[in-house]
Amino acid sequence: MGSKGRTVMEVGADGVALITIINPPVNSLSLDVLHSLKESYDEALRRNDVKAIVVTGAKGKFSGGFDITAFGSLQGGKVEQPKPGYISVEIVTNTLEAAKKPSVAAIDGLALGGGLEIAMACHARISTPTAQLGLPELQLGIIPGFGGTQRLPRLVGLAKSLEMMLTSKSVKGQEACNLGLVDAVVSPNELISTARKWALDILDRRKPWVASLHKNDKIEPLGEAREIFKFARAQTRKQAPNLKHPLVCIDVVEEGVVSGPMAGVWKEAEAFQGLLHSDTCKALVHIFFAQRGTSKVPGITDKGFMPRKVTKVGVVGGGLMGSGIATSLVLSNYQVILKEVNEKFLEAGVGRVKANLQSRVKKGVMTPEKFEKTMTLLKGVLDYESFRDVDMVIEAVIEKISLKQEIFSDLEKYCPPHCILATNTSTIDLNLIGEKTRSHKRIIGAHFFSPAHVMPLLEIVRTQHTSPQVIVDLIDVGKKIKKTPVVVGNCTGFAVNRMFFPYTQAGLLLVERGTNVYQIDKAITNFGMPMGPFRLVDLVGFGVAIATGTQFVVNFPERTYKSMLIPLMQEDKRAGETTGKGFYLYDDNRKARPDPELKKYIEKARSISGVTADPKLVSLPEKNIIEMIFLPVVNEACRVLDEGIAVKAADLDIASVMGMGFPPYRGGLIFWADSLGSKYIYSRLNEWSEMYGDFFKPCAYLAERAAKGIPLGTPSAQGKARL
Ligand SMILES: C[C@H](O)CC(=O)SCCNC(=O)CCNC(=O)[C@H](O)C(C)(C)COP(=O)(O)OP(=O)(O)OC[C@H]1O[C@@H](n2cnc3c(N)ncnc32)[C@H](O)[C@@H]1OP(=O)(O)O
Repeated sequence: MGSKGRTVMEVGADGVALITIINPPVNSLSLDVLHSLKESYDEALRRNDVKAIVVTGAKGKFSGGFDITAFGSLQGGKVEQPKPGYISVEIVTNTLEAAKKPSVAAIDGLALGGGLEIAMACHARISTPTAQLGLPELQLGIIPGFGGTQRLPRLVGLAKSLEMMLTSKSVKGQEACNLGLVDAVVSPNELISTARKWALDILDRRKPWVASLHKNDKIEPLGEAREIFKFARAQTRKQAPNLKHPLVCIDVVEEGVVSGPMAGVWKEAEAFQGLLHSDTCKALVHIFFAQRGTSKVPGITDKGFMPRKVTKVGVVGGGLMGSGIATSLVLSNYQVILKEVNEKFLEAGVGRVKANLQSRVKKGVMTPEKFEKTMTLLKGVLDYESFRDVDMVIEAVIEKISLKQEIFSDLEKYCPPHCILATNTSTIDLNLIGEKTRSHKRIIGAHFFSPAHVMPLLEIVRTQHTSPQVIVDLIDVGKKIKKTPVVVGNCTGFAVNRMFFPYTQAGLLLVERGTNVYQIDKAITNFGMPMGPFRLVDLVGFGVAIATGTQFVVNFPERTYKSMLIPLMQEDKRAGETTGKGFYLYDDNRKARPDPELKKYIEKARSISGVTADPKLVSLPEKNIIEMIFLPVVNEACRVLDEGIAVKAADLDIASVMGMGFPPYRGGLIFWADSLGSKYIYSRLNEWSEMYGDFFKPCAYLAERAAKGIPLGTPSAQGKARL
């Protein structure tokens, strides 16, 4: 492997050595950078013309932390691992912090993870107001490993440091200064000169020479500290019951408080090594790269198309989805024309956008001035006259083909020829929607998830006609409104709804054969989903569930489990959370509790299906519940891959995490499935299909992978994209 990153050192006439970290795009700390940093320091300490040191990062970024691309080879033993403590003790503590010449970190842009840890080992820190400082390591399944668990508490106190590490949230320059994490905030063009002067001031004792690791004034007294640890552990157990590394982080911080900072640094080094090889870390690192990989679409984004500028967007329909989409857009400074059919609906739609924004003001994440300014970006209309200069339209009306066809004909008449015509349909074939137009090239799906201004996923649906330029444009808008765009092909349910359709179906099959509704939901939430299939149907509403179900019965009759349970309940005016009862009963605070009455509907549905309770399924262990619910989901995901609806398995991992709340620490659906193995999954599904029918029948892709022993996520030898 060639050299990955370096530092350069320049010694000024003032006697200050400026060490710059260079490793684009984020100046991450590869082993090469760290070795080079040590060499630069050694040289600076040796040279008589150097009095003090300033450390900074090239091109306005201090450092984005340890090089995440190196995790894989470290985990796989492909590169020699530095011995434990080499970086945190030898380099960071003994070379940087213990240096006989003072050093100051000059921070602009990012100082995250290892980046901030290097900065904290300097004797002072100067930052710009926009710099972002934080220790987000827990998001990757590890803990800070270059002394961060010890130095951050000593700079900002235990309570704040634990909060920063456990939530992985960074702070900006001014807040960092108020907390004591940085010593001064200056503008970018004064950054280096201020840092140089500061370093010389330390040398001359005009400013304090502080070794963060031995600072004692910010750490709370032991009694208080114990309370803080107790509280943090309780919170962590509650919020992330399946995760060990946050508790390890708390243990390591505590070790430093109880046994002294060097004991803490050593414990940190040991724990870091262990966690680096954990399944959680591997899964979360996979998610990190998979998320950044979704906007790299072979044959589309590698063809040199530049996204066109989109300024004004028309949104047709101000219902729940339309108003959520409009909210997302205005929040990112797009001008929005919201169209409704009459005054009453328009007022309601605009009102919903307003309420979405106001709730941000209430939470303190938006100022009242910004609220007023954002609202001016929204204009409500009743006709298409103002659509004459829009760059993009997103249609978000009810799922009725004839209505959508009519709207698209109108859009073709009013919108300029360059305008992108997007639909937010979640089920209808895009070719049908555009059937009455001659605009197939610019028709695309922009499938948002409810609530649209909150959920992070945007499914971008292309047909065989959609032009690459339009796809590139929508990916760009998606990123600007802070969504993760996943590009998929056109089919019933697209990627997310299609692969998760069997989620509810499997639940219904099990319940008709005797498994308890609430035990299923509990097993699935214990697995890490935000809610089980039945709580989810209640939330979505039975109307929508039946409508989507019908689509699947029509399109995939051979593998759709036909249960009457939901329609029977709906007949009795139990249609989910909005009606106060569904599979659960809801109180005024929307809190769900089990309903013993459910039995009678289940019995009725069972007799219609002609099945009886199966003793094995009545007392199904949690592990089996999880597999019987998720392996059919995996099976459908395999079909989605095989048909080329999704470009790559990692896209489905992201779609499952961001669209359905699949636990990211399991790496997403396919990554998790591969931890079980294609052979195992195939044999389980096969066994169940013999016992319970074709709903479980493993698809050809799965059969082939199992026979050859190939993981499900490995790309096919020859790409089988159908587009
Ligand atoms: C021992 C230590 O304690 C351990 C550590 O330091 S672990 C690392 C801690 N650091 C982090 O977790 C930061 C991770 N990175 C991020 O959160 C974000 O990338 C960021 C805030 C730095 C930048 O975000 P943004 O501007 O949206 O750009 P983003 O697309 O995410 O990243 C740009 C590129 O940098 C890469 N990158 C970002 N951080 C990286 C890192 N630490 N190592 C290697 N590559 C990194 C991304 O993969 C991406 O590459 P690509 O262009 O080839 O896809």
